[in-house]
This record gives sequence, structure tokens and C-alpha cells, in this order.
Amino acid sequence: MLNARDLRFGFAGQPPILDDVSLSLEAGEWLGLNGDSGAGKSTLGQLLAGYLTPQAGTVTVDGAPLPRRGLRPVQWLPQSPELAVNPRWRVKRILEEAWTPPAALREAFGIEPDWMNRMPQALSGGELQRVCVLRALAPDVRYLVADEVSSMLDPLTQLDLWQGLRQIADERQIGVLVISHDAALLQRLCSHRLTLSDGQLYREPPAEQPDAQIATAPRQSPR
Ligand SMILES: Nc1ncnc2c1ncn2[C@@H]1O[C@H](COP(=O)(O)OP(=O)(O)OP(=O)(O)O)[C@@H](O)[C@H]1O
Repeated sequence: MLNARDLRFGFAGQPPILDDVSLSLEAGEWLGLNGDSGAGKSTLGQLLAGYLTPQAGTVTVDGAPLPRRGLRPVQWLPQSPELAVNPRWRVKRILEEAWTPPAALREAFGIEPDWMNRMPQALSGGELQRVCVLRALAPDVRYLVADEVSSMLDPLTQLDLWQGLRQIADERQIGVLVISHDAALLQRLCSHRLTLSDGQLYREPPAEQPDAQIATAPRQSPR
């Protein structure tokens, strides 16, 4: 289980954005997170992945603190993929940075062989986003924080992306925190959702009918 307990975080010289924030994400669970722009959702995502360090509180995976080096068991996928790649690397090197995704998965994510030799600037934002999502799915990755990852994709490509992610997350029991302003998307993907407001997390009522095509398994135990 990914566990965040009593997190407090503020950027240097600023009041805390997050104050005593706790959440848990089980293996294989899909949890939604929304909140106003600037509420601190991406900040929370980066704390969960270990890109930022909380001023108070802990983040653990199965009771152990996040590792300081090596592959991150919690991967944060940001909204802007161009900021998450080395602009001097070709797409093949970017995609295969941590593992070599099999052909079937490349196909499921709509990744074309002829992109491999291009520089990342020669892909569209949506194409590069799919490369980044697949790159993050190395075998030892346990949790994903998908931070507005599909907002730049057309509806069909969005569906492909979420279905591809759903398949691999179900197979490997990866837990996914989906951050989005799109309430309908969160309802479709996640049986449980949280809202971040004024530095605190609030639980939303359960979705009545998660999308049958990409529905997540129900939670095993109460939060
Ligand atoms: N590196 C930084 N230094 C100082 N302040 C920052 C930094 N990064 C983010 N902030 C501020 O922290 C607050 C929370 O930002 P964050 O990106 O976490 O919000 P968000 O909820 O993800 O917003 P959005 O929905 O617009 O993406 C914002 O007020 C933002 O301006």
C-alpha cells in the first residue's frame, strides 16, 4: 500500500499548501483527485513520488520509506511531457530509459516504430505523452500518479490510453492516482475520489456507475 501520513508542505518562504494531508492507495486501486487550480494537486503528486520532500509527515510503500536512488516505485506523470524528457535524447532512448516495453504494449499505446529515431520535439504533445506513460510502466513500478495526462489527447486517443493503462495496471496490480479537473473522467475511471481544498483532502461520495469498459475493482477495505 502507498501511504501518505500527515503531510505538510509549503514552498520556501510561503505558507503551507498542504497541511496534515493523509491518503492511502492500495495495489490495483484507482483513486481520483480533483481540486481548484493551484490547490496543490501536482505538489501532492510530487511528494508521493519523492520528487519533493515534505516538511512533516511520511510517504511509505508497504511500510518502507521511498528509496533515495534507483527506480522510483511511485511514478509521477506530469501534464507536460516535454518537461519530463531529456530534449537531447532520441525517442527510443527516452522510451527505453528504465525498461524495454514489449511490442504489444507499444501497439496498445499507439506508439509508432518510426518515432524511435526522432527527437522528442518532433512528436506532438499527445504522442510524447504516450511515450512517457509507457516509459513509466517499468516492471518494478507499483504506483502511478497520472497528473492530467490525457487532457491534451483527442477523445479516442484518451480512451486508448486509459484502456491500455487499465489493462497493465490490472495485470500488475498497479495503484493509480488520477489527478484531473475533468469530473466525468474521474467518475468513469475511479470508484473513489478525493478533493483537495485549502490544504486539506475531502472524500467524495462513491460513483454510482463507473464505466463498465474501464471500471476499477471495488476497494477491499475502508480508507
Ligand atoms: N516551484 C514552486 N515554487 C513556488 N511555488 C510553487 C512552485 N510550484 C508550484 N507553486 C505554487 O504552489 C501552488 C500549488 O501548485 P500545484 O501545481 O500543486 O497546484 P495544482 O492543484 O496542481 O494546480 P493546477 O490544477 O492548476 O495544475 C500554486 O499556487 C503554485 O503557484
